[in-house]
Amino acid sequence: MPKLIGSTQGLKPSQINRLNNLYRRRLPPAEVLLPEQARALAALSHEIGRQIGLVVDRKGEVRQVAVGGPDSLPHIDASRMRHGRARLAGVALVHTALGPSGLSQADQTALPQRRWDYLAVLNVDDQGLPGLVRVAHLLPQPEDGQDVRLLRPFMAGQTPHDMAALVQSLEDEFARLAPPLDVRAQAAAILVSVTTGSRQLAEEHMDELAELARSAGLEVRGRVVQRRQRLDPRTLMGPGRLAEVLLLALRQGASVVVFDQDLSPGQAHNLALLTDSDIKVIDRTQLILDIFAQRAATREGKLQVEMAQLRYLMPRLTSRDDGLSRLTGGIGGRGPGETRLEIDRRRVRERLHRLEKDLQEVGKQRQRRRDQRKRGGAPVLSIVGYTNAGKSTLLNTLTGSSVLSEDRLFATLDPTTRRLRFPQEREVIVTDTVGFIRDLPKELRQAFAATLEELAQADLLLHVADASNPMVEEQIAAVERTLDELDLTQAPTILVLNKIDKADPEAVTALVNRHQGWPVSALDPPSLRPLLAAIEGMAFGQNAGAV
Ligand SMILES: Nc1nc2c(ncn2[C@@H]2O[C@H](COP(=O)(O)OP(=O)(O)OP(=O)(O)O)[C@@H](O)[C@H]2O)c(=O)[nH]1
Ligand SMILES: [Mg+2]
Repeated sequence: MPKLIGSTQGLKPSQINRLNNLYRRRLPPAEVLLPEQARALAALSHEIGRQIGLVVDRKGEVRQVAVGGPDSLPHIDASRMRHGRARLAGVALVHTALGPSGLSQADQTALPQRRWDYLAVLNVDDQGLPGLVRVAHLLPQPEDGQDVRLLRPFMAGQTPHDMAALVQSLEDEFARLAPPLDVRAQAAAILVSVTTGSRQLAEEHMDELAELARSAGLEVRGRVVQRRQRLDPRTLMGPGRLAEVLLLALRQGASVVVFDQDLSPGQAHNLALLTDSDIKVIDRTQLILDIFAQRAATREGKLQVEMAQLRYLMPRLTSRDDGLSRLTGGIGGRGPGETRLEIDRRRVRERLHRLEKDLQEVGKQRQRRRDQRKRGGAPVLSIVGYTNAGKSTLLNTLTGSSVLSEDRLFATLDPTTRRLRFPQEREVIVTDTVGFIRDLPKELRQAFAATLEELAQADLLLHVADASNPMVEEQIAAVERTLDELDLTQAPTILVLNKIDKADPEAVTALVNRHQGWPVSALDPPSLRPLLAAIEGMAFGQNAGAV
C-alpha cells in the first residue's frame, strides 16, 4: 500500500488508520464518488480540520492519499502514476474543501501544472456533511475564451456525465489536435522568454533560440514572450502565465520548455516542482550544452563537454528530490545525470578532478603539435566568428578541403587545421574552430579554454560574419567582446562579410563602410580573390607578393 503524504503530524492513530483505509476502496470511475464515500471523506476531513486529497487512476484505484492544511494540499508527484502514453496525467485529483469555497485559483492552475484528468472538489459544511461536488477539466481547445471547463455542481452519486467516457474523449481530442512529431526531431518544444527589455530585442533573441533548439533536434511548437516590470525571482514568470505555457505545451504535445534566460538553480528547482514530470524545463545554457554534447566527436571535445555539463550540474545538486531527475539530463537524456539520480556531489567532484587531469594531458599533446607546426615556420591564420557564419565553408573553399559545414549552430566543435598554399611555395596554416555566441555559458567558456587557446597562437585572425543575418551587428559585437575577454586582440584581424549572395546589397555596402570588411561569398570562389590577396599581403608583409 502506498504511503500517506502530507501533514499527518498530530493526528490520532485511529485517524491515520481511517486515512490509510481510503486506499482500500476503489472509487467508481464513471461517477467520481459514491454518496457513502463522500460522507466518510467529509466527516474525516472535518474531524481533522485539514483537506484530504485522493489521487485516483482511471480504474478507480486510489493511488495516493494526501493530507493538507485547512485550505491547501501538499505537493503531489503524479509521475509514477501515469498510464501508458497518455497526454493527461492518467489520474484525477479529488479533494475536500472545508467551507463553501469550492474551486480555488490554486485548483485552476494545478490543472495545467499537473495535467490531472480532472479535478473534483467536495465541499464539507460546518457539520462535517458533504456538500456539492465541483469538477473542472482542461479543454483541448479554448471554448468562449476559456481553457478550463467547470461542470455543473452535483451531489455525490448524481454525476451529470460519465466521467470515464469524458476523460477518454478529452484524451483523444488532445492527441488529435497535437501534430505528430517530425521524424528528424527528438521532441517538441515551447520557447519562453521573460524580459524587462524591449519586445523587439526579445523576439530577435527568440529567433536565435529557435535556431539553437532546431540544432539540438527540437521541433519548436510555440513561442511565448512575456514582458514584465520585474522578473519573478522564484520562477521568472508569474504563476498564471506559467500555467498558460504549460497548457500550450500540453495542447502542442511538447515535452520541453526552453527559457531564453538563464535559470538559477533555485528557479530551475521551483519550475520543476510546478510542472508535470513529463515536461522538462531547461534554459538556453542547457540547450547549448546539449548541442555540444551531441556534436563532440574527438576525445578532447567530449571531455570538455562533460566537464561543462558537470560544472553546470554541481550547484543544482544541493537538494535531491523529484525535480532533480529533470534538471540533470539533456533533452534526449544524453549527458551525465538522468540515469544517475543517486549521483552525489562527491562523485561529481571526483569526476571533475579526473576530467581536469585528462584535459591537461590532451592539452600538452596539443601544445606539442602546435610547437611542431610553429617550427615549420608558416604563419597561422585562425578563423573565428559567430556560429553558423560560414567559417568551415570558408576554410573549405580557401583550402580545397571538405570539413563538415551545415546550416546548424555549432556544427564545428573541434578545431581543424589545413594548409593554404599561395604561389611561390608559400603557405599559411588555417585553423577553423568552435563558433562564438552571445552570452556563451561560462561553463563552456572555461571548458573550451584549451581549444580557444589555439587562437592565441594565431598570427592573423579572420573574423567571419554573416552579412545576411539581421542580427549581424550584434553578432560582430559579441565576437569582438569574446575576443577581448579571451585576450586575443593583439593579432591583426581581417573582417570577412560573408554570404553576400543572399544579403541585401545596400546592407552589405553599409557594413563594408562601417567596418572596413571584405565582402565575400564563401560558396563562390572568385569572390574570395581580393580577400586572398589581403591575407597574403598581411601574412607575408605588404610587398611580399612582388619579391
Ligand atoms: N548562401 C550562402 N550560404 C553560406 C555561405 N557560406 C556558408 N553558407 C552556409 O551557411 C551554413 C553554415 O556554414 P558553416 O560553414 O557550417 O558555418 P560555421 O561558421 O562553420 O558554423 P559553426 O561551425 O556551426 O559555428 C551552411 O549551410 C553553409 O552552406 C555563403 O557565402 N552563402
Ligand atoms: Mg563550422
